[in-house]
Amino acid sequence: MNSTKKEIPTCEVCQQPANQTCGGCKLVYYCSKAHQKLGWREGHKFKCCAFKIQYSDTYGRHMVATRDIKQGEMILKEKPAALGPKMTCPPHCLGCGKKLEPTKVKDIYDFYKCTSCNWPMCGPECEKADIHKAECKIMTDRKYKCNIKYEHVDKAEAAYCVIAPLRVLLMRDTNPRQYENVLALESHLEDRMSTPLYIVLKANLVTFVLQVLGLPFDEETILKVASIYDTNSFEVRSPDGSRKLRAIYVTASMMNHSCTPNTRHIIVGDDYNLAFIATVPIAKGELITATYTQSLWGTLDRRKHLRTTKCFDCECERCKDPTELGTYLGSIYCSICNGPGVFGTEKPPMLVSSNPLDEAAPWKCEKCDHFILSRQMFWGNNALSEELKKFKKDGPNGFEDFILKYSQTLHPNNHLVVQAKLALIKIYGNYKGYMLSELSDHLLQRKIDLCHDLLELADKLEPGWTRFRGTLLLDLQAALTVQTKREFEAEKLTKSGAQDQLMESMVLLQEAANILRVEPGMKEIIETKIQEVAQQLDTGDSNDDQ
Ligand SMILES: C[S@@+](CC[C@H](N)C(=O)[O-])C[C@H]1O[C@@H](n2cnc3c(N)ncnc32)[C@H](O)[C@@H]1O
Repeated sequence: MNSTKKEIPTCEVCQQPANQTCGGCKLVYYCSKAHQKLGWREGHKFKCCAFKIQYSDTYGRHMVATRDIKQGEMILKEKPAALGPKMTCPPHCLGCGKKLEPTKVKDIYDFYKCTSCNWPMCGPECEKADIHKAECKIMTDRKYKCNIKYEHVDKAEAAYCVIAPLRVLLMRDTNPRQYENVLALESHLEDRMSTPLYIVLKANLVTFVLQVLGLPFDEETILKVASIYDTNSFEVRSPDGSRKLRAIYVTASMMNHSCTPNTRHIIVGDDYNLAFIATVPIAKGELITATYTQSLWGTLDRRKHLRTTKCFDCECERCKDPTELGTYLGSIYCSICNGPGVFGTEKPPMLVSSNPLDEAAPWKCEKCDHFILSRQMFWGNNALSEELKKFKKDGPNGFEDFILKYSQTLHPNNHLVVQAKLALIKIYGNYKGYMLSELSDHLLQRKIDLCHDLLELADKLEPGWTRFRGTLLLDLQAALTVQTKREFEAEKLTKSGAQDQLMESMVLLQEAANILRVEPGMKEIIETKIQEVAQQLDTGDSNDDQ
């Protein structure tokens, strides 16, 4: 299987190989101008460009659907306008972006270095990469030599913070139009200027550009570019995961945030093209949104993250709702109402924020007068988060004990419990000693229950065709298939009963296929799984090791 295999695009009209894209949506290909015109008349004009950019005082520029968009539809596909390493990262090749391994020369381990500017690189080929040319020339002309030395492969190097902004600045000469497009993006420079990070950037990035490289920019422009990166960039990975970079996409940057977004993004192919997929049907006139944070974090954490990294206060429906759309993701049980002996009422009263849009607001019981201060909530969350981090990821015991230990304190949907449940779903069925075939019937049922719990939560917080739902469906389907086989062999199920259950498993798999087939490398994996289940349905046989 080759997950990075490039598909040759074909013309929308004649299906022959094609190399021209529609200038509007850039999503469909044509072999010629004539076929582009024909395709437009034959109906592409009704499908092209599903969005427009509007402005509002609340959101700034944002995307709005210009027509009804179907679930699963690709809304936008875009090339990066700028690409560079993260601010601080272990040595990565400035040519291909790969994380570097040292080589041993005369008993000393070090990275291969660019023969001109001395930055660590893969080898001579990458030295010549287009993306490295302009920065290498300017550093070489100024006789600057990078001095990163190998210490250990994971040592994060702060020196990388200059590269991504420098690449944008150099675009002023190499690609002025693109430079203007990037500079027109939101920066929030004023908000960031007094933060510790920007005080450091003033000292190293600005000094590097002005004094070391002697480039004709002012301090504000240099910091603005860094700030544009922080406000708009996406973390992107190559399909095999060996390259992790930051990229700016001019059009995708217009997409605003929601804590219950209606799109998800994927990286397509080797050139870090970014595509957005509608996770739910989007009606004409609706806002098209993405998430800038983690959907499974509670409101306190999400809003704090958005304020610090993106400089705004989210006021979406979910953020305003003390119950987080009825999930109680941030909540704990009221210790007074649920004191010893009374625990186990139908819907135990919870502590919810008295004003979710104010992080300092106390958390109050839904039923009695009991409340706790928000800082107590922060401390509690931090302490339990630290406790979770200590558990070994290769075994379930720590996570199971955590859920049990706090079952009288934390709501089953509390984000900390959800983290533990996610870890358990990964362990059961995938880790040595816990492969599906090795799980006891009890643990197999546990995995199935956990998948159902989180699917229910996903429906409320990240509805529709999300990657989260897709992977949960795959986990659930695999466990259900094994369970069916065991029940059939133990004669708890008749052959037709087993086939009914396998059919249900197939339905889950088909939905996972609809969601995940666009993800890098997933199409082949899912097709193999579908064939396996189809075969089992034919023969009434089942494989315990999937
Ligand atoms: C990637 S940009 C999105 C485009 C931006 N609105 C613009 O005009 O350039 C991110 C910035 O948009 C604004 N923004 C995005 N989502 C928002 C939301 N839900 N509420 C308020 N502001 C939002 C914030 O200023 C944020 O830092």
